[in-house]
Amino acid sequence: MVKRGMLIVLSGPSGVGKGTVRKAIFDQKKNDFQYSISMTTRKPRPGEVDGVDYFFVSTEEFEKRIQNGGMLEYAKYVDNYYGTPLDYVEDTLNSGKDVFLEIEVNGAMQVRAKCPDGVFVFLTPPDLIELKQRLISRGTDDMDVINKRIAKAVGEIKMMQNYDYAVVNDVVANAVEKIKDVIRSERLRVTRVMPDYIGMLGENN
Ligand SMILES: Nc1nc2c(ncn2[C@@H]2O[C@H](COP(=O)(O)OP(=O)(O)O)[C@@H](O)[C@H]2O)c(=O)[nH]1
Ligand SMILES: Nc1ncnc2c1ncn2[C@@H]1O[C@H](COP(=O)(O)OP(=O)(O)O)[C@@H](O)[C@H]1O
Repeated sequence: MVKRGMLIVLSGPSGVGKGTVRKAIFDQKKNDFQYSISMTTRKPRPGEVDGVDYFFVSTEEFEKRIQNGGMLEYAKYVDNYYGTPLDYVEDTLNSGKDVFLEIEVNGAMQVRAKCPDGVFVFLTPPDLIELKQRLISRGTDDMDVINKRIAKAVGEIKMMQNYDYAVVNDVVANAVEKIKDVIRSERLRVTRVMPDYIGMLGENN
């Protein structure tokens, strides 16, 4: 039987650099985990491609999928739906490959409830001033949206205590290496490498 893959979840406040760090990880040639592309009702930003950055769908289509049980998790974030299509994650994990999700905190906690053996990593900014600066310099949102995202960030950062690992995104290359270190270590957990070992030994050994 194929050993089920590991689920890795990366969260963090908007603008901390999740997308940048995730892209840097997946731009590296040697990657042995798969990225799950999310679905959203948000409009594509310039340069974003349907089926690459997100699956861009209507609110009606998104809600239909929720009703059909087709989402591993979903959340409403600043007026739009975002969610993880269930099929891809299930099929990939069942084929023995590890899956990487980049999602916000409420969705991550839904995943935690369903997949407690997942690995939950929180990407955090050096400080809130730097976070706001990153949102402004990205230039994709107007000031109203930026202020909403910053207001949300304070609550999101408080959720960090529900994660297994915290990685400060000071320099992208450092954050990438730290996340890869986490994944490498997690793969060596006794319960992952030897899931049946304790049972094999029996209770008296
Ligand atoms: N729950 C959930 N959140 C997601 C998903 N995909 C993206 N997000 C999060 O939704 C938030 C807004 O995403 P987006 O509009 O692309 O903005 P950005 O990540 O700040 O560039 C971010 O915190 C994303 O990590 C998903 O499938 N599920
Ligand atoms: N370590 C970093 N140092 C400086 N700027 C960064 C860093 N990581 C990301 N950025 C910049 O911050 C902005 C937000 O990054 P992005 O990846 O879009 O964040 P998120 O996906 O978390 O919303 C972008 O302009 C990006 O180039």
